[in-house]
Amino acid sequence: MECVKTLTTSRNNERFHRQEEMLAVIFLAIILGINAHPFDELHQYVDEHVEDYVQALREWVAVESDSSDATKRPDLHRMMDMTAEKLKNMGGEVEMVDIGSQELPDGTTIPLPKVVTAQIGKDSNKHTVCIYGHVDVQPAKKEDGWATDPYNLTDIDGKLYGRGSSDNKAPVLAWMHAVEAYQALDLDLPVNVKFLIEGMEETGSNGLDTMIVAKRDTFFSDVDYIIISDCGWLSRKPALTYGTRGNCYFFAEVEGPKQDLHSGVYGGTVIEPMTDLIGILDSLISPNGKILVPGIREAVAPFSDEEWKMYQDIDFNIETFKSKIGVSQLMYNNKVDLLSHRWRHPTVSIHGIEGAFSASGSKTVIPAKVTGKFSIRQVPDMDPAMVKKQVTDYLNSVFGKRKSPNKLKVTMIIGAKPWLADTKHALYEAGRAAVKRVFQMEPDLIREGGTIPIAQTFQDVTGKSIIMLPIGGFDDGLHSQNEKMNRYNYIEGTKLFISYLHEVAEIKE
Ligand SMILES: C[C@H](N)C(=O)N[C@@H](Cc1c[nH]cn1)C(=O)O
Ligand SMILES: [Zn+2]
Ligand SMILES: [Zn+2]
Repeated sequence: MECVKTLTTSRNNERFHRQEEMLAVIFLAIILGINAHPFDELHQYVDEHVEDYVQALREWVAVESDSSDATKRPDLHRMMDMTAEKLKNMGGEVEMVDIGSQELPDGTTIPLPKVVTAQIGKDSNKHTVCIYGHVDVQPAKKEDGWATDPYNLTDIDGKLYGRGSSDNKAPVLAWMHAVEAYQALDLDLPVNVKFLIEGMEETGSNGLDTMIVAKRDTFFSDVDYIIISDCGWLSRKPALTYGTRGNCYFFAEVEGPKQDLHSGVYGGTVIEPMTDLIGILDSLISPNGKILVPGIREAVAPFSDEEWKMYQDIDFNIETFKSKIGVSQLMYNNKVDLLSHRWRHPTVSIHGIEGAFSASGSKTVIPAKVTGKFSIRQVPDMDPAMVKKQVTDYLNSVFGKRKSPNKLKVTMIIGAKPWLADTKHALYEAGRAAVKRVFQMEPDLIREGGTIPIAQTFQDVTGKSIIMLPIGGFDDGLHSQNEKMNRYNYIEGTKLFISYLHEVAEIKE
């Protein structure tokens, strides 16, 4: 009897639990039904507008918005106007912020391109993100070795070739298109979106830090997170980026005779500025990549075991990397050394010599004044002010030992800090979720060897957390000949941004 009673009770319990489970499932389904995010509609909208997006990129790439060339400044101003116009058409509250002027090496001044800020949505119950990007580009000429006109976007096998296509015009447009997709489908934007688009990034973000300080308590007061998409993946796998190197860019000017001289008539009698310059440039770095400026290597943050493990776990093919850039040998042969020297160790690069004879032919000249241009990509815990002093003192001492009558002037024209984020922040969890939804895989967690001059200032001045969410391909050729953006990255990247806005809205903070 007792046994039958126990059996009945246990069956009742079982039924009760099953009913409870079913109710939970129905409840969940209702919740999901109400809150389900319409990704499919949004993604379909993106797929239906691919040609419009490519056309928008074509119009932007056609503008030669080279921030390093003062003669192109009218184009750069036009580019900023076009950016503002696009944001206005999206219903944004747009401001074109005057950030003053720039002094050129000859002492003249020209206006800096205005910074475009915009606000879309002002719901105090939502998070607010600020999308930062730039629409200026590096110089490009067809005769540099481009296969196509750099300012005429050319589609070859799904690769959209053009200067600034990947760095950074397509990613900026992709963010705008992501917001537009929500608007076009009459869907509530999951977060308020602000844009801050500048036109001097490629030359060190001149004037932007002052503007950020000035706008800390206005434009930035309600910003929760800053998102930057100005870099690429490491491989074919999507990535989240948590650090950039800084950059200290130097001019070393050596001045000798009052004018250029005939090398036959004067060679052997004068101490040539070019010989002095090559001598001091050669003293910066050894052939195997060791920086010779005292104090630089000592300032680098130690490489932890945890970091070593992270780098070791990254999927990275050295042979693909070599063939992409067309070299037979690299500075290091193993993945960890290679990645760490790309991302978290400093390096010296010599970029060019102004005043040198560089045309074709064989002019027999002794240039009277030459300016060597080099930069040091720096990393935590290096400090640009300290690097400036270390480099200037060192070059003056090396030059002094030459006992040359020529004059050396060393100036640091850019001092951009490195940036490092906390990958444990919810922004990175949101990034993982968005990548998984769009690409069905886990992203790589990577650093970037290049520099976002303003990134650390954003973090220091506003106190906000930053994520870099790249959509560029690993082989886009930024700053190089034949820069391109894959259609795939541009379009799937737009979907990634749509998803990311949703994921950020879910952050509980
Ligand atoms: C990474 C970004 N797309 C980029 O190319 N940044 C430039 C910024 C810079 C640094 N010094 C001068 N400009 C770069 O890393 O070269
Ligand atoms: Zn860039
Ligand atoms: Zn760039």
